[in-house]
Amino acid sequence: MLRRYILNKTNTFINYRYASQSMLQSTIDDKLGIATLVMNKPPVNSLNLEFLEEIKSQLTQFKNDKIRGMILTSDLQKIFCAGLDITEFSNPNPERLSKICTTFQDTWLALYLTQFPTVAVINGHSPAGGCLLAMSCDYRVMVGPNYTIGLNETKLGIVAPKWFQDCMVAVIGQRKAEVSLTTGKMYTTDQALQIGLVDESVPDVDNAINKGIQFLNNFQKISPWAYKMTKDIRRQPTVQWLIDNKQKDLDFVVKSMMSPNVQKSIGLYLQSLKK
Ligand SMILES: CCCCCC/C=C\CC(=O)SCCNC(=O)CCNC(=O)[C@H](O)C(C)(C)COP(=O)(O)OP(=O)(O)OC[C@H]1O[C@@H](n2cnc3c(N)ncnc32)[C@H](O)[C@@H]1OP(=O)(O)O
Repeated sequence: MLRRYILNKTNTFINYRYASQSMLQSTIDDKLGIATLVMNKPPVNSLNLEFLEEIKSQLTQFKNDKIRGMILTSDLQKIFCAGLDITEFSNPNPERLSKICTTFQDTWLALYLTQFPTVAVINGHSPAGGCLLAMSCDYRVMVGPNYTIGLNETKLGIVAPKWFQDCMVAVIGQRKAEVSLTTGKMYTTDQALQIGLVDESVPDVDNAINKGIQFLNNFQKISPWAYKMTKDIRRQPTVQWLIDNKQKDLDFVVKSMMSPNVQKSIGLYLQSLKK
């Protein structure tokens, strides 16, 4: 449905792939220079290794396409992205787990540092890694009122890495982030708007896409160089920490995921999802 809407809305498309063959659909409106990246991995757009690799590679492709802006959204009913694939954390193969973590680090770096402005059109629930993807964009428009967003890792008995946490601090500030992270709180659209986790709340996805395009149009009169330098200065401390501590970050995640206590929590959480 969303794909049809975007096709009607925009003019010429390149690099278009069909949903049946791909977990990601990317379209570029040549006239506006705006790309739309639509996640389509039923049932909940959970981020496993292969999906993360596709997202990372598409972001690199957009860099080469020299687009002017990007909208990230979902083609699924009610779900933006359910975060990392939790089944990958249950009795994981350490090698594959390391690959997932490294790929997620790299995908995040690519998204957080894009040389073009980005908007998350959050048209469904967005827990954990889904919230991180949204927070990494330059602007967030969320469809309301019935969806939720937040970093709920503590509810799974796991720890959001420092770069997840710092990304949230950059969006909502130290105090609100601390309460939000420690309690693993999921916010409704209205609550998210109130604490600044999202920038706008709209009743439907058509409005959300329009708001996203409006935001991106602000950059028509801004030098791309000035935009990118300013964004880099703002985001550099969070990014630099990860670049300097990639292995340490990875070791912590893998070690903690493999511990019996965390495995027990993840098992219980997965069971609760099935119920
Ligand atoms: C360097 C790397 C750092 C790693 C460290 C950070 C660690 C973790 C970050 C994360 O992202 S952990 C993921 C946390 N995600 C969640 O807690 C989301 C849990 N899911 C939900 O709350 C709900 O499913 C939903 C997204 C709100 C959707 O609800 P709905 O009622 O529409 O659908 P369900 O029936 O609950 O789910 C359908 C189907 O999908 C399975 N599923 C849901 N979420 C995930 C997931 N994240 N990974 C894998 N599978 C998921 C769910 O179990 C159902 O499966 P079936 O019962 O149909 O088999």
